[in-house]
Amino acid sequence: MELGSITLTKEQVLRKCIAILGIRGSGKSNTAKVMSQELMREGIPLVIVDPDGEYRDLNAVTFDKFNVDPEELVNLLMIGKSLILDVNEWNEEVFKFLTEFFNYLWEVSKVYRRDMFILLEEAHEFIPQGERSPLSDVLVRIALRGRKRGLGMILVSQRSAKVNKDVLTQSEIYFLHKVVHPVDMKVYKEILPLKTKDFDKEVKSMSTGEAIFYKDGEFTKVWIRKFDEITLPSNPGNGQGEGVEI
Ligand SMILES: Nc1ncnc2c1ncn2[C@@H]1O[C@H](COP(=O)(O)OP(=O)(O)OP(=O)(O)O)[C@@H](O)[C@H]1O
Repeated sequence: MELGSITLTKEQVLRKCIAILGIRGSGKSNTAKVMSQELMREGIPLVIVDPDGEYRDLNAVTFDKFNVDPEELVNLLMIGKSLILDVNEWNEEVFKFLTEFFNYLWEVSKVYRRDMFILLEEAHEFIPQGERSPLSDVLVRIALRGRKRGLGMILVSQRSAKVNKDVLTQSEIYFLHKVVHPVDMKVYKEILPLKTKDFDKEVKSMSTGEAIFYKDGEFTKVWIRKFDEITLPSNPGNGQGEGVEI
């Protein structure tokens, strides 16, 4: 999966929890979209919970009405179709639908264990720190225990301090885009094991598309290509990428 200055293999990301953080306009959604597209190219379906309609240009089946049977949508995922749940209109019906959908996905995954990803855009809305709901309960369970069932999660948020701490601190891969506020900077410092002297300055001065990539105790600065710009041909199937190029 070629994402820009960094290349990851499918095996490096599958079944992991990946956090993409940063202020508005820092390039988070772009990073998430590039990654989603690459996963789809590799035959890994995603279900994208998209409150802002930002993912519609991905090749996925979009739903914005939720008078549908959640089981039917889970079945689509199980046969490899990616889904966008456009939850722009947030109400009881949507909440109920998402809760049923993810609970059913959790149950079905126990049997089928198909590799897939759940992408939560504005993750703090769905798994907030310090608040519980039937929806956040199932999503937190998926994030923390989904690995054995093939389930990975991608969290995107501009409010890192407001995302469920257990999930955020137990994520395995991070893309930390620009932040400026001390509250967000504090979260980054909790995530990263060691900081350089000029850490704050470096994080504040990152441009759109730049991020600190952190995985397995090592971090490095990367840039992510713009979504849908010309990329090297992907190589679906063999999954033998070059590893992390840093
Ligand atoms: N890697 C990149 N290279 C060039 N332009 C980029 C890159 N990433 C994002 N952009 C552009 O910057 C703008 C903001 O990007 P994006 O929507 O991804 O930011 P964001 O952090 O998700 O912001 P928001 O929280 O408002 O959704 C967009 O116009 C996008 O096309």
